[in-house]
Amino acid sequence: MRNDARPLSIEGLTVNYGSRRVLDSLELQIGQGEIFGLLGPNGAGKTTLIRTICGRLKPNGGTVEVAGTQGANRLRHIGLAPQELALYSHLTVRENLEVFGRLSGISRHDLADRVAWASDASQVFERLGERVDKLSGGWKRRVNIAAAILHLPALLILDEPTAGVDVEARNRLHEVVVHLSRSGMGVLLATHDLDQAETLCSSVGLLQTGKLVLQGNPRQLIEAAFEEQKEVIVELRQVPGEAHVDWLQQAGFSRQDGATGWVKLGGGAHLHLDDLAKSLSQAGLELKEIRLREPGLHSLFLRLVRDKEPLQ
Ligand SMILES: Nc1ncnc2c1ncn2[C@@H]1O[C@H](COP(=O)(O)OP(=O)(O)OP(=O)(O)O)[C@@H](O)[C@H]1O
Repeated sequence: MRNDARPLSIEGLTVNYGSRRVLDSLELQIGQGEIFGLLGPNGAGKTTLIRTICGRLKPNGGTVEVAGTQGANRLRHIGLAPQELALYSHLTVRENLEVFGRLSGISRHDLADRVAWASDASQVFERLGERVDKLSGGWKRRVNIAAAILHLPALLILDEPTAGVDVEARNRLHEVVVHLSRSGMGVLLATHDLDQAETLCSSVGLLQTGKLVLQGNPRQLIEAAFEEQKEVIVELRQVPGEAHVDWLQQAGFSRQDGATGWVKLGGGAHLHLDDLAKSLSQAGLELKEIRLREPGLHSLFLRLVRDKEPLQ
C-alpha cells in the first residue's frame, strides 16, 4: 500500500443482476480521514455496492481500488463491520478478537497488542473478559467494529452501525468512528439515519438509479439547496382526521416522525409564526408546538425521493 493512497477509489462501477442494472457507472472517492455517508432508500443498491467493494460480487464493469491496490489484494485493506453482527456469542470479547485477529493473519507475537489497541479504539476495553451474549446491543456493535479494525485497514465499512441501539450507545459509536477517522482511516458508513449522516460525515452521497447523486459536504449541500429558508415544525395535540390531513397538505405540510408532527419549508425572515398558528387554530387544529428549524439532509433528500419509499 502506498502511504498516500486513497482508502477508496471507484471508477465507472457497473453491477447488473441479470438484465437489471443496479449500479450504473458509479464514481466514488474516499480520502484518508474522510467519513463518507452512503445514503439511499431501501433497494437503492447500498448492500450491492458494499458487497462489490468487498469482493463478494463481481462487477460488470469499472474498477475498485482500495489503498492503491486492486483485485484480491485490496481485500486485506478493508475492515467490514456488517449489519448482522458477526461474533461468536459464547466467547468473551477478548476471545472473539483473538479469533478474528488470527483469521486476518496477525501473528501471535502482535496479537495481544492489536487486541489492546482495537478494543481501546472501539471503547470495549473494560469488557474484554465478558461473554458477548451478556453484552447489550451497543456494546456488541462496538465489538463488531473492534473485530473489523484489528488488521489496521485503510478503509472501514460500517453497514447500519447504529440500527436498534439507544441514544447513549449511538453517541459512543459516533465517538469511535470519529476517533478512527482521525487516525487516517477512510470510513464508508451506510445508513438510513440522516441526522447521523449530517453530524458525522464529512461527505455524503445519495444512491439513486445506480449513481451517487448529490455528493458533497452535507452542510454545503443543504446551504446550497435552501439558502436562508427555514422549516416550520408543527406538533399537534391530536392525530389529525382525514379532513385536517387534507388541510395540512393543502397548506404545504408533509408528515414528519409520528402522526402528530408536520413540517413545511417556510419563507425566510418574513415568516410570521403567529399568523400561521392562528390559521391552524381557525382550521380546528390544536397546536402543541410551532417552531422554526434549519433544514437538514432529511429535507433535501425528501425532495429527491418524495415519490419513492421514505428514507426513515
Ligand atoms: N442477489 C440478487 N439477485 C437479484 N436482485 C437482487 C439481488 N440482491 C439484491 N437485488 C435487488 O437489487 C436492488 C438493490 O438491492 P440492495 O440490497 O443492494 O439495496 P439496499 O440499498 O442495500 O437496500 P436496503 O436499504 O433495503 O438494505 C434491489 O432492487 C434488490 O431487490
